[in-house]
Amino acid sequence: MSAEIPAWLALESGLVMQGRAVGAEGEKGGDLVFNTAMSGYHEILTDPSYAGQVVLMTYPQIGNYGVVDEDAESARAWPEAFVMREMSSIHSNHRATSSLPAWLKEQGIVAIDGIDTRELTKHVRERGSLRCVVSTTDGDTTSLVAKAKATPSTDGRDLASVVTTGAPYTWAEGYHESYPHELGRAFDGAGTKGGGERIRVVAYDFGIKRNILRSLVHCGFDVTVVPAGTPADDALAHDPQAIFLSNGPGDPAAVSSGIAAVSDLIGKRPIFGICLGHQILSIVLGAKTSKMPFGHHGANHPVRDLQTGKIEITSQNHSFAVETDSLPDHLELTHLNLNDHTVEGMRHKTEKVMSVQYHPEAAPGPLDAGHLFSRFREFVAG
Ligand SMILES: NC(=O)CC[C@H](N)C(=O)O
Repeated sequence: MSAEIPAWLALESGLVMQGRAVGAEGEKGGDLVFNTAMSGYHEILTDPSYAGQVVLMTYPQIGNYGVVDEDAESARAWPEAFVMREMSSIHSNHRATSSLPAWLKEQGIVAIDGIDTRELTKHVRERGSLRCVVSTTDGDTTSLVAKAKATPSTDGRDLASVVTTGAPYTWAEGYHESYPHELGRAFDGAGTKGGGERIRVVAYDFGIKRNILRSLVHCGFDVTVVPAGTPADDALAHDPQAIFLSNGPGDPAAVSSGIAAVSDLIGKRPIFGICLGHQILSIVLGAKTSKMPFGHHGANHPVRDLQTGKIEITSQNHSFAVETDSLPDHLELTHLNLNDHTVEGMRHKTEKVMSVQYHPEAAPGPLDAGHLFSRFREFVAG
C-alpha cells in the first residue's frame, strides 16, 4: 500500500476541509453539487452534464462495486473533481473491469475522501450553490479559498459546445438483453400507433448519455447524432422525422447556437427534449431559466405527471430550472416536482413539442419514467 497523500477541499464561503487523495493528483475547481443517489457513481462520473462541476456523493461509501466499462454513459469522466466520505478499500463485483481509484487516476479526475459530507451538504443547502477547489498540491487555507473564489461557476457558460461530438454519427445499439425492459416498451414493429416502421430521429448532442441513445433505439428510432452547433438546415438534411434534444452541462441560456437551431426547428418536426434540451426548448418558446439554490442531483425525486396523475420516482441532475411563472400561455406544464414544486416538464399547446427536466433513461436511477420514450414515439407517429 502506498503512503497516504493529503488533499484539501476549499469553498468560496471560507470552509476548508482536509482529507486524502483517492484519484488523480492536482488541483481542480468548479460549482460544488451534491448527489444523493446511493449507487451509480460510475454513470454519474461519465454523465457529460457534470462538466464544470465538482461532485460530492452523500452516500457514505463509494467504490465498493468498482467500475464496469460497459456501464459508462460516455467515453470519459467529466466532473472537475470528486468528493466522498469514504472510498472503499476493496471492490467486489464479477463485472468490474477496474477499481474506482485506479479508474479515476487514469481519467485524470482529482478525488478526495475522508470528508464530512453531511456537514458539507448542509452547508451547500443553507448557502446555495458555491464554487470550490480540490487540491493535492496546496494546503494553505488562505490561498485555497482565494482559488475557490477565482474558479469560474457554470453561470453564463456554454459547456455543451465543449463536450459535444466533433462529427455526426449513427447509433444502433439498444439495451443489452439482460437490461430491465420496463425502460420504454420495446419496439416490435407491430401494433404500433402510426405503423410498424422505425422512425428516423436526429439527436442533438449537448452532452448526450448513452442510455438515452439505447432507449431511443429500443423504442423504435433510428438515431443520427449531430454536434451541438449544427444549424437546423444541416439537421434537416439528414431527413429526420423527429428531433431529440439531449441533456448537457452549463447554463442553458448561454447555448446560443443550440437556441438558434431549435428556434428554426419548431413546427418543422416533432421535438422531445430532456434536461438541457428541455431548458433550451423552454427558452426558445419564451420561458426563462435561472440557477436553483442547490439543484436536483439524485435518484429519488418525486414527479407528478399532470396528464395521468401518476407519480414517478425520477433520476435528476440539474442546477438550472425553468421558472414556473415564466411559462407563456402557449406552453402547458405537464410535470411537477413534488419536493419543491419546480417545473419538471412541459408541452406546447399547438406545436409538437414535449420535454422533461428529469432523466427517463435513468442510468443511474429508477425506471419509472422510461415509458416517455414510447410516448415520444406515439407523439411523432400519432
Ligand atoms: N443534466 C442536464 O442536462 C443539466 C442541464 C443544465 N446544465 C443544468 O445544470 O441545469
